Amino acid sequence: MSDHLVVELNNVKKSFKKFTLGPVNLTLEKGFSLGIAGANGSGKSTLFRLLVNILQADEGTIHFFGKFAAASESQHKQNIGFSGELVEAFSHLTIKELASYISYWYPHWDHEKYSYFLRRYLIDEKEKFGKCSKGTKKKVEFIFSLCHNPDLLLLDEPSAGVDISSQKKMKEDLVAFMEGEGKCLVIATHNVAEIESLCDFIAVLHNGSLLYHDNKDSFYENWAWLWVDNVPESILKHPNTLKITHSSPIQILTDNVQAIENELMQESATPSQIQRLSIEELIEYFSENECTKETSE
Ligand SMILES: Nc1ncnc2c1ncn2[C@@H]1O[C@H](COP(=O)(O)OP(=O)(O)OP(=O)(O)O)[C@@H](O)[C@H]1O
Repeated sequence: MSDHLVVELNNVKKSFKKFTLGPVNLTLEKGFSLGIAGANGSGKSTLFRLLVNILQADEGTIHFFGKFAAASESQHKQNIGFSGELVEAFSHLTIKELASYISYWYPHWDHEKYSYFLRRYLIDEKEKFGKCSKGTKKKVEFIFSLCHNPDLLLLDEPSAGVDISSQKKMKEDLVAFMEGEGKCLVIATHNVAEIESLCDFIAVLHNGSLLYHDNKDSFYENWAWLWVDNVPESILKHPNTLKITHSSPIQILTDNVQAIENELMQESATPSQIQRLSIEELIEYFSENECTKETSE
């Protein structure tokens, strides 16, 4: 267990009747942000429920700030901001009552920040939480996650159903949060733009398995489509060839563009174009191919 790790999951596994998440191994260092992507039902919310202790793992361990999560729950929760479905159970309360209840548990609750965010996101605190629209509930949860000045934010689809203007504000507020010393963010999202603009690392879940986890810069550097006129035998068998389309021109998908370029050079071939992958394409690749190498028509 390293003390620079803010989040550390070791072999975390959770099984339901028809779905198993994990084993998941994942770490996040102080000062960094991680975006978790994946199709519907891939296990993102299950992972978050485990992180916030709504669910307990069948196997494996979760550490926050170097401490075993379950053993030091109230202590580390002071340092973590959550946004997911935690407030739902208190739907009968108004936003003001909820804020008063939540602030009681957090000595670092910043009431000025709370009032500022209410104005910024146009929230009427007299409204009952249960009667708020889906987007308003998301905004309220987002505000609650930030007001006790946590070092780690765990956000499960914070902008789902939120209007464009508020999404923009959320992004600005998360950028400002990450500018703070040593702050960390883990965000599950279908909004690729959030991963692009906010995250240092990307993780992709599919059918409960963590199929990809890497630095975003390394992804942009290494993953690409190479356009070629023909495919040498050695490329077909190359470990960094992930997919070959039989379109015109032929395209090779790789997770190591340099290795494939070198191999092509050995065969006296040069790609006519190298097109870096987008994060959408990365997610699509894992959702469609389950990490198997294949050739497609
Ligand atoms: N309490 C539960 N009991 C049984 N199955 C569950 C339970 N919670 C989640 N699941 C199953 O676990 C799988 C993963 O669900 P989860 O909500 O984690 O996916 P997700 O990636 O967050 O999906 P989405 O993008 O749609 O929010 C689904 O098949 C779901 O039916």
